[in-house]
Amino acid sequence: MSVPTQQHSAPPDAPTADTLLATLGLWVELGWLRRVDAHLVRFMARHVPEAPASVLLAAALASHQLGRGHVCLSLSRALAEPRATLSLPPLEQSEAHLAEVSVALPEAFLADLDAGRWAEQLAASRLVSVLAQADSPAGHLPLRPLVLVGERLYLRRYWQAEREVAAGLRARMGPSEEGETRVSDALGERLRELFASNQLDPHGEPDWQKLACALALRQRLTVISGGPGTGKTTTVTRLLALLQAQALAGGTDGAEGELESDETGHLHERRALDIRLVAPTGKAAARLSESIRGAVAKLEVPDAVRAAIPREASTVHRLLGARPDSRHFRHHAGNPLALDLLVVDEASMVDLDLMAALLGALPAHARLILLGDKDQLASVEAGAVLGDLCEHALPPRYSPALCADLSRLTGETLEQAIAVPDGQDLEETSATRGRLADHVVVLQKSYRFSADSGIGALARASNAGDRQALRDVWKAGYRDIAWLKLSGPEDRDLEKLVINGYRPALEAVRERRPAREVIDLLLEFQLLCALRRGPYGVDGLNQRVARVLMRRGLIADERGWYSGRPVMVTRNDRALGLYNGDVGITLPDPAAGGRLRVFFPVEEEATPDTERDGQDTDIQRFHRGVRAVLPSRLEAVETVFAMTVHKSQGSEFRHVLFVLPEGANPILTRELVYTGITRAKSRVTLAGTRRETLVGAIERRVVRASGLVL
Ligand SMILES: Nc1ncnc2c1ncn2[C@@H]1O[C@H](COP(=O)(O)OP(=O)(O)OP(=O)(O)O)[C@@H](O)[C@H]1O
Repeated sequence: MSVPTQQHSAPPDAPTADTLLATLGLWVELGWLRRVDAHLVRFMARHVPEAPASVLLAAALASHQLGRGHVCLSLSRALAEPRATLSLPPLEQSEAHLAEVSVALPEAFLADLDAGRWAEQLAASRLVSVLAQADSPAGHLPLRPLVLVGERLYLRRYWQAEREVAAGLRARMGPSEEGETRVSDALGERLRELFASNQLDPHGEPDWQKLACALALRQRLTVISGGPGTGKTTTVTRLLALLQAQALAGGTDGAEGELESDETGHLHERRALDIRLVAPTGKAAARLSESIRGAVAKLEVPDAVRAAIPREASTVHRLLGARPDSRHFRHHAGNPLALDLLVVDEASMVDLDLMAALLGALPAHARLILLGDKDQLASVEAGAVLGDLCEHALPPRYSPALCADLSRLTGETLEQAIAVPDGQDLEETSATRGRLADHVVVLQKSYRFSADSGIGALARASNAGDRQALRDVWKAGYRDIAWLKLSGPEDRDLEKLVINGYRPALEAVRERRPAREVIDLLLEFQLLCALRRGPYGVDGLNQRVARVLMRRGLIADERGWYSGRPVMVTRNDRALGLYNGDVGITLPDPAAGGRLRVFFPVEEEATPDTERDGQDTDIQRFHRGVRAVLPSRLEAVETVFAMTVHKSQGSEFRHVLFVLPEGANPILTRELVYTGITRAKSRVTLAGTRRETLVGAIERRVVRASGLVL
């Protein structure tokens, strides 16, 4: 095989397209590029044979960035760090290693190019359509596979999705077709009553939950970001109560007394708003259902209002009507969803494509509330919509008109400092961004992690990327956080923690306890890893944990299907209604003569045990709140004693054991550390060979390339 040699400096003659295509093949073999990226470029080269190497390289890299979450390729970033555009494992980046593999690197094809010249070459190609800016009109844009917007290169489908998301959000930021609606003073009064139980902040901070609610009453798009336990669900539940009370009173601001006297079941049904709650994964939907139920129970509102608040969340895919074997949904602009208000929880996990589909299917009048944590890892697929929307959210900068209205509704005095003069904006943000700022609110006070919580302190220090704060947290002697120094991947203390962590669930398996109980016990503990490969990665640790658990007699086998094997679905299976990230457990099914089945939790409203007692058979009790799937029908699953932090998004566990890899790694970032730590509800143990790895990680940030402009 002829191998293009390594070129660290500019070659005398520009490399040809053929050289590039050969090199792409080698990059694929080395695992630096995905097969699909190379295929795409070969296809383009066949159709446009005159395309130069620089254009084909840009196409390969733009495609490759999608697999790493970026929506597009930034030409200037690629020129500044060409090697970072490929998936070069850190250990393979040394000059010695690169010399050994003897393969051309991206810079060999970029010599003598700057962003301007590269853009010119792209613009001259029949493969590329050119747009001056993201929001330039695109009416007559030729149908070409790549789109260049300024210095960002997109595969057309993703450019289209980004444009649709921007248009969908922008449309919701203006007044609706019925015109601007002013929230009445009466509704403001009810808002204040509903939040009256919130304690005043000792430092004089306004009640941001109340302000978030007021913001969402005024408009059709509201983004509420906040870390764990900051009251996102509480706030949105109160918002739903206010809106339903208003709707049930006939859309007027009738007082609650009128509502009572007006109460005829039929009328209420007719007038209540159609509200839907969704989350990106089944697990996140189940968690949202549970916390909405908790928040509804705490509401002090008339029964009719309480009854009109949904308690069941579904997945975004289910809401949109995912169809087996199709990327297209049943609901879209031509067949919109029938709803008045949509709450999307864990919105940071919604990728660009799905957000475009969701916005497309939403009727124009509907309100959209996006809830999530802007500091968490973004979606696995390309895009970081929530992050992009919240990029300038802190400190809050609302327009004076909004500040005045919020004060009227909430009674809070908003410091003039947070207001942006009407029509103007702060230096770095455009006037249009000022408009977006009026739709975003960040809740910062956590009610889950009290001031003496180590998890809260650790999460804050990590999120701030503050090395000294991190040191102080370890020194402060919190009881709910621990550092486990690992002697190596076979560390005995690590084994002990894992055995103790999984013992309750596996003993419940042995005792043939109902499947749902076992699943709930499984959520008590989770081993999380930053990486997939390597001695501290998920693959290796899963095997090791299974071996150790078998040695202890907690499971009977460590390979294939065995009782007690927890599995995670790794690819959406629309036919089975299972989605990437769903977790189930393998158990002998009493309804199938004890043959193994995999049990997945189902989203269903809990019926109190008192109503069931004496009615259920043992088999019914075993199957309550779960559904059984034949192991042979599960095509893409993996054992999940260890789980990557990426896959743990949307889940929470009582105790998280978070294993860090050795040394620096580009995957190990602040967002990843923060997300891993905040999966823990009451205890987190961080494990690694060196604390410096953690410090290095929180100083590394992920910035996803995108061009979402609102
Ligand atoms: N203002 C408040 N005062 C006191 N307790 C509050 C307040 N807001 C929320 N809580 C309580 O804090 C807990 C977390 O609230 P909630 O579930 O609304 O937060 P969240 O941001 O949705 O959390 P997550 O999404 O991380 O589960 C709940 O027990 C809730 O009752």
